[in-house]
Amino acid sequence: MAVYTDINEIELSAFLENYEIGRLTSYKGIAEGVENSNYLLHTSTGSFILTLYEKRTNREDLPFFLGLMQHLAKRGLDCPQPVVRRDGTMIGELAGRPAAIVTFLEGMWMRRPTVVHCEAVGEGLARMHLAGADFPMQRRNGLSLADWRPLWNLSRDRAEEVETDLVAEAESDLAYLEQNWPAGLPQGVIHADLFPDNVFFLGDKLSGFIDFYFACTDILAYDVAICLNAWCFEKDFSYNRTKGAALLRGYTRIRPLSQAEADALPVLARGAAMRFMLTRLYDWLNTPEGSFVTKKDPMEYVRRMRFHRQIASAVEYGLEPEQVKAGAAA
Ligand SMILES: Nc1ncnc2c1ncn2[C@@H]1O[C@H](COP(=O)(O)OP(=O)(O)OP(=O)(O)O)[C@@H](O)[C@H]1O
Ligand SMILES: N[C@@H](CCO)C(=O)O
Repeated sequence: MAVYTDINEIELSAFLENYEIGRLTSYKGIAEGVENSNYLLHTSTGSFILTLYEKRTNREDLPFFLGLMQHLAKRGLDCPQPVVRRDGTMIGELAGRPAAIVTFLEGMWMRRPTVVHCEAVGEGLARMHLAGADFPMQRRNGLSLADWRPLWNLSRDRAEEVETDLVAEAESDLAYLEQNWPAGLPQGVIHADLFPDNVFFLGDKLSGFIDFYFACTDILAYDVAICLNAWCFEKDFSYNRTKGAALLRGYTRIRPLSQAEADALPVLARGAAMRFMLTRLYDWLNTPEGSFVTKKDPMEYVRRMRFHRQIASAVEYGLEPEQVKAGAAA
């Protein structure tokens, strides 16, 4: 579970005096997520999520994340909205951590996403990319190509505790990615972590996205590649082309891919698998036994890296030629 920082009722009630959300009636830690500490709050006016920002979320980035949620909500995208404090700011401090409150989003995430969910998430992602087009702030992706090798070097010496020959495998992929990473593709605001646990549904209808704490300015098609990794593989690590086709169909219905983006999809997907393998590997090797967080298995992404190595064209992910538009731009 992800509650790294404990809070008590006295400090929480004092913290809530900075907001106009009524009196605290109950609260509890949320046993999901791995990055930040989250609490569900019930007050006399409704339900809210309190987040205490932990190690990978820099305080300087919070105005970008929270400002983005405000911007997207204004453009009609369903996502939590930061609650503004009495002093007009959105970020406070609780238990020594930066902290913010956002509105509660109804719905639940899909443990077993179907083709219908994949199509809906593809469409939602494209809508997010369009809604983010006029967001005025920029944030460098702190987990992009240039960051992978330094992150890998932190785990390299112990990587083979996880898998024999992982050193040779990862280094060969890193070298490939460094030489082949695409330049000049359309960029914009990307979510960068749109896994099933960050997308809520009410039945088969998408009710919104959460967890914008990796959002940044990067290649839009890289976000699509992240989603193919996160949504379209089965538990046995096989790629489900029907799900991939649905996700790409949903996305391109709203924002067609250019030929250059389509051509880059295999290397982007390979890079996305590397990115999640690396953060998982680091956490796997460095999270103390017995801590209250469920570690995510890096091998799930080593298996995806192996799959992407065999892919020559986006058609193999399920992209149809008519979904690629000559001259399509950002
Ligand atoms: N606005 C919201 N409305 C309803 N539930 C929420 C909201 N924000 C977070 N949650 C709940 O808290 C859980 C963890 O939130 P979140 O995904 O932001 O945490 P995280 O630690 O950043 O996770 P991740 O591992 O995905 O990065 C979610 O799965 C969901 O159950
Ligand atoms: N979605 C990430 C965890 C949050 O960064 C993963 O599954 O590895």
